Amino acid sequence: MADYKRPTVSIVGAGNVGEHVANLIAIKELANVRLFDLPKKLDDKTFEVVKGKALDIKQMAAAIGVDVDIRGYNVTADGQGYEPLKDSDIVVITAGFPRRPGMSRDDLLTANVNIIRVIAERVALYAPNAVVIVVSNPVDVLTYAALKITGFQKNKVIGMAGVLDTARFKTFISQELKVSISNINCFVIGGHGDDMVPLLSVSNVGGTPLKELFTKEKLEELINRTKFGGGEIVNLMGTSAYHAPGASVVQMVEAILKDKKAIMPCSVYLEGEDARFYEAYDVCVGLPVKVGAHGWEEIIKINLSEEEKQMWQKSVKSVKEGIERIKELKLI
Ligand SMILES: NC(=O)C1=CN([C@@H]2O[C@H](COP(=O)(O)OP(=O)(O)OC[C@H]3O[C@@H](n4cnc5c(N)ncnc54)[C@H](O)[C@@H]3O)[C@@H](O)[C@H]2O)C=CC1
Ligand SMILES: O=C([O-])CC(=O)C(=O)O
Repeated sequence: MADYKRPTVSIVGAGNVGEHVANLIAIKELANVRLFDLPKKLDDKTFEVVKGKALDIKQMAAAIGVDVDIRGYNVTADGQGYEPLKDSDIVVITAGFPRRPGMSRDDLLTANVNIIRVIAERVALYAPNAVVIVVSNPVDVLTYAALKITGFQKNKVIGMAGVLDTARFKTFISQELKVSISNINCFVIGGHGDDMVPLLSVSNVGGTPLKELFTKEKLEELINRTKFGGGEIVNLMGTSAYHAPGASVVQMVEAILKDKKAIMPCSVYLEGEDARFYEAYDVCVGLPVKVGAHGWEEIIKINLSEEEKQMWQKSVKSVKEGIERIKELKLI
């Protein structure tokens, strides 16, 4: 087998989101991929599903004529088997429970933080130079947990949510106006929950502000559909989305591997440095940043309207409540 000298992206959690991230990285021939997951029990038998998925994706790569190496590794819940994380350029964390209908993302907090803790410790041990992309929910709080547990520089730990929320907002605008996605410019910032903040002050279609294109009521309807976009899919599928989340992660992976300096909304650690623009301290929350080889490299400062500032504060407060919860429970 050829030894492909490419960057390495490790994905911990080869479930719906993880396998779609691997699949897209392979299709785009961006990197070699290492997948990590627990063995699965079915009818009293144990299956090495992660190895099967890796082999399947590798054969897909052959079918479409791309050269990437994809490998799968069994790990245990107490953190054994993570040595192959070594030399990873990026580690994507998609391990943990997805929500079911009727649940909020915050309902996943205690179960998923316990999973993230073990993984983050192993990432720090075996891949100390990697950029970490956190996907597991509630993503802002778990990004904070991953940052604190790895002890990495703040720029190296990024939560994925804003790219997805923005893609959803663009989808609904594009459907309504019958206009190409490529003509729509917008950002959704704040925490990845019901309080996320679509930034109307900088959103436009081909240069025309959204507020001039829609009635107040219609705009409200599109914003609400975006805010509850994850829940809409959970109610349709019984589990959460993975195609758009997978593609959103790969946007970030590509920006890092190609040092694109791409501006995208991501969940990052704020310590009050740009309080004039985004007032927040000791919290991970979504805002536009420049993403390149070093992770997130710069905060993009946007003058929020008074209304946006209030929505931002509310969103930050709800993420902080989650952080306080895991601190009180001594889970980090
Ligand atoms: N940030 C965002 O915008 C999004 C976040 N998510 C979140 O991503 C996470 C994954 O979602 P799905 O892939 O749909 O779930 P899934 O259930 O299909 O996959 C999760 C995988 O994690 C694995 N896993 C569980 N515990 C583990 C451990 N201790 N060590 C290693 N692997 C472990 C499971 O075996 C499973 O294969 C969920 O928490 C979900 O809420 C999903 C979509 C978007
Ligand atoms: O809705 C969920 O639980 C998964 C997620 O974060 C999303 O799709 O936005």
